[in-house]
Amino acid sequence: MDCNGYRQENHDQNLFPKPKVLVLEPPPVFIYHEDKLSQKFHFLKAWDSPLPLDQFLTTHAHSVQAILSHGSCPVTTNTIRLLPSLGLIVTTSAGLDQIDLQECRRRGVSVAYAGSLFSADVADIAVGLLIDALRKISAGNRYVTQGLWANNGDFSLGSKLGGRKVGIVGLGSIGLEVGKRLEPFGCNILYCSRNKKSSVSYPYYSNVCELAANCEVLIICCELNEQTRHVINKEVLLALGKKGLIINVGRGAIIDEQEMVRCLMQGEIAGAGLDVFENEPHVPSELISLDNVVLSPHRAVHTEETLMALVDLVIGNLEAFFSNKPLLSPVLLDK
Ligand SMILES: O=CC(=O)O
Repeated sequence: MDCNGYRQENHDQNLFPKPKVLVLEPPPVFIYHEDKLSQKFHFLKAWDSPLPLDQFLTTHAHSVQAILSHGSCPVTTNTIRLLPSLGLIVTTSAGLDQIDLQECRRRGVSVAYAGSLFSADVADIAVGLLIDALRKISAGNRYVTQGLWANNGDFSLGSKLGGRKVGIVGLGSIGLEVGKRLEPFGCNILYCSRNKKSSVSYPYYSNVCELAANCEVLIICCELNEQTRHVINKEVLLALGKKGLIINVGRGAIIDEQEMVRCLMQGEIAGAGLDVFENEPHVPSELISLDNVVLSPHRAVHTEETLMALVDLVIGNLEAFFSNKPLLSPVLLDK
């Protein structure tokens, strides 16, 4: 052993090698907290390898029991099939649309996720985007920084938040947090969800088009799945109407993006606040040039504080799996 204890540490690692965890693409929690994660696990970095993905997976096929994944990184049938020892996928995301859950169910692969860890942060951004779109904060910032104020330009009036009828699409943990924040502003909350919730007295609509016709703002908080893909279509946008605003903190593909761009350009709806897009990180160029649209780079979920909590959750789930204990935040896969 040298004075740094190097050989001893190496020796211990040979006796008790760290469990191997595959990372296809690094999630933000990995980028910010790699040191902490690497104290416990040996990460196989697929994105860092010169090998094509399939070859990388085949090379490590028998040693990979767990994958660390995130919301923008697909875990496909092919990936799962190339890993016969796989027993767990830990995603750092609340959304599960990138993971082939059917194949996980078929293979008996467990899945752990972020659950409601980010709900408050996402709700904050939804409200922030709404206030920005109504009161034109970003547009006002451009007006000042581009020197238009000093040149006696004209800056149009914004609209009031209080008293507004806000329709929440998806009253899960994020939607509930949005409602909780907007009530004290004096907004009237309505919602559409798979089921009516007994915990709230907000008016319920089973049909999203009817909800849109009865509110002035739609805030998309639901998950993306086969039923919700493009559920916000032309009919819904037209029902929302020329004074209507759309806020999206769910997933880009819940809205028919092309149709939304057309409605925004033709004044069929008044504006939008968007944290998510259909083809991230690509944002339709038309949206970039519109002054009535506020854009955010799919960051609603991430604050320093929640990333700190997330790293502990990821470690806890991986440790539970490798020691045959119950996962901390399992996804319940139907049988
Ligand atoms: O978008 C991020 C997530 O689903 O957690």
